Amino acid sequence: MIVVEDLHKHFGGFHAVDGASLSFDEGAITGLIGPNGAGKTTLFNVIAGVHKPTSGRVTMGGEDITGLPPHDLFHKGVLRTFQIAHEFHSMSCRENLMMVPGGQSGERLWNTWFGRRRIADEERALRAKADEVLEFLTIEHLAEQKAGQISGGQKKLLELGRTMMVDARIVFLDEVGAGVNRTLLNVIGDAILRLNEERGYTFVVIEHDMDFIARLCDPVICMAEGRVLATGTLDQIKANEQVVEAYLGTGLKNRDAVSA
Ligand SMILES: Nc1ncnc2c1ncn2[C@@H]1O[C@H](COP(=O)(O)OP(=O)(O)OP(=O)(O)O)[C@@H](O)[C@H]1O
Repeated sequence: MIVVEDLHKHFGGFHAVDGASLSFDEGAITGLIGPNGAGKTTLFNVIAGVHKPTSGRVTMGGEDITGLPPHDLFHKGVLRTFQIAHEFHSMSCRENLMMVPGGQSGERLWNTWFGRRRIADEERALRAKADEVLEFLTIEHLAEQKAGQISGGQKKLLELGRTMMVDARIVFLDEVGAGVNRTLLNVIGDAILRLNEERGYTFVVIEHDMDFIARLCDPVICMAEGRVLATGTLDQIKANEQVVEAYLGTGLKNRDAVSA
């Protein structure tokens, strides 16, 4: 569904993404792994419109989406999770979710004069949707809590919840497991699997936790030095000598991750 062709992203003379070609299949949960500095986040950011590519092409269902800004991609159902911005910390979890869908009637002056009833109806529908999302993610008890007061793992769930407020087609998740305890990581994993199976979401997941990748992802793509090194099942990737070498080159921490 998303095809990336010979993508480059240079920061000055540094080639963070250096000729990456890969594709993400519709309906799959694809894992993107690779040693620190491999260019995974930069690749995400180029696809998601945060950075303009130096060169290369990104298409979705045959349509050229190279360099489109995040809000255009958002309307096409391409979403990347972001940390809850600081200014939203004092809002409740429910309000954070209700903020997501743009273009409500209440945003237009004409409607604030003439469409009060419609605004009230939309608010009610949004609130119901937000509550449904909180329940799906098993954090309905946090509806009234300020987003700044919930735990790091609960914030990750809320970030995932924001993608459920709109009709997402493909969701990019960058290290949702970082700093999250095992129990909550399982809840996040369950939510991703259910969204994939029940609602047809396609996911691309950057993650260093190999248990998490093993549970969710097929296929797995391994990047190193800005390029794709190997694609396959996690077992195939782990057995790939080039992959092992790439991890070895970056030290023990990563070697343990890939051979675990
Ligand atoms: N805005 C930037 N300006 C300059 N260099 C950058 C910028 N963003 C990323 N880089 C560099 O590009 C390289 C790739 O970084 P990136 O964050 O994409 O790697 P990664 O594979 O996601 O790594 P990690 O697993 O550690 O998060 C790194 O060497 C990084 O320092």
